[in-house]
Parts: sequence; structure tokens; C-alpha cells
Amino acid sequence: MYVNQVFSEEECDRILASLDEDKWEEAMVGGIAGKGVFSVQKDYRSNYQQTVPVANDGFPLNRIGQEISTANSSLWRFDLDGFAEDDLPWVMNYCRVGDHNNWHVDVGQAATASRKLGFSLQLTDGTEYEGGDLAFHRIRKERGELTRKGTLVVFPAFWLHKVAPMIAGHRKSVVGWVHGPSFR
Ligand SMILES: O=C(O)CCC(=O)C(=O)O
Ligand SMILES: [Fe+2]
Repeated sequence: MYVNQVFSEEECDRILASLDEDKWEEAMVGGIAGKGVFSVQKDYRSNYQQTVPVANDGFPLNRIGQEISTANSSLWRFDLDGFAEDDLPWVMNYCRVGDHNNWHVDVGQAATASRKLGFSLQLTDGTEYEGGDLAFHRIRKERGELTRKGTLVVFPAFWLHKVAPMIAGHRKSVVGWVHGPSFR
């Protein structure tokens, strides 16, 4: 896993300020049966989401893309193409008690088949909420290591991970995937 403090608090606030409060939609589960087969299943996941707003200068996806390239060169050396037009990053919003995303992997069939690396950028700080921790199967991390505002976490899309149920407060993250040719 690659963990780095990539954005300042002010830059995270710039992303937060660019969000549209009218655009939150209930996150869905799917991509297994085929393209476009998604549904709300609150026992698997419960959170709001909206596509991440990208400024004219490419902020913040340009920086995230560069950082993922750097991480990939030193750690996995996967063949990568970049972000996919039909699978652009989301801002995830965990604002209700119990909001969560149960154990899953990010790579599946259809639109998610070519995901190689996933990322999660912390827009909020771990001190702003209880529960809601991003966790990876069999990887032990101190709570503060992944929760700091501005921290980018990069991981292979086939790693098992989850977001624990919210107990209090609000958590927001930018979550997305860099695609590439199929594993072989
Ligand atoms: O909110 C996060 O940090 C991760 C969410 C996640 O794993 C996903 O949406 O696939
Ligand atoms: Fe995920």
C-alpha cells in the first residue's frame, strides 16, 4: 500500500468547496452481472456520492494521477493507461450513523474489469468522525496513519477492503481507479 500526504488542508477545502450539495446520490453496488446493472443494497454499502468536480487546470485529478504513477513505478509496476472516462472518481460522503462499505474488492466485470489501482484521498480528518475507518484485509495500520486530511492511499484494485460503519461525525473521501490492460 502507498500512503502519502499529498494535499494540504487548504487544497482539501478547495475540493470540498467545489461540491454541489444538490448532487449527492445514494451509492450503488454492482458491476457483476453486466454493464449498467447496479442497485442500492444497504447491507453491502450505504453512503452518498457525487462525481468529483475537476477544475480547468485539472485539479485535483492531475495531481492524484501523478502521485499514483510515482507509487506504481516504485511498488507494483503494473501497466497503466490512466483514468477511464466511464469510471471517473467519486467523492464519497459518509454522513449518517451506520454509513459504511462492507468487505469488497474494486475489480469486477464490465466497467470495472480493467481497474488496476484504487485510491482514497481523505478530504476530512480522522478527528472529525468515529468509526468510518478504511481498512485492508490482514494489513494492520494505526488509525491516524490513513485518516489524516490530505492523505492519499493507493492500493491494487483486487485487495479486499472496507469502510467501517460510522458511529459519529462525517467522513468524505475522493475514491477512484486507474485502469490498464488486463492482468496476464
Ligand atoms: O471511502 C473510501 O475511502 C473507500 C470507499 C471504497 O472502497 C469504494 O467506494 O470502493
Ligand atoms: Fe473500494
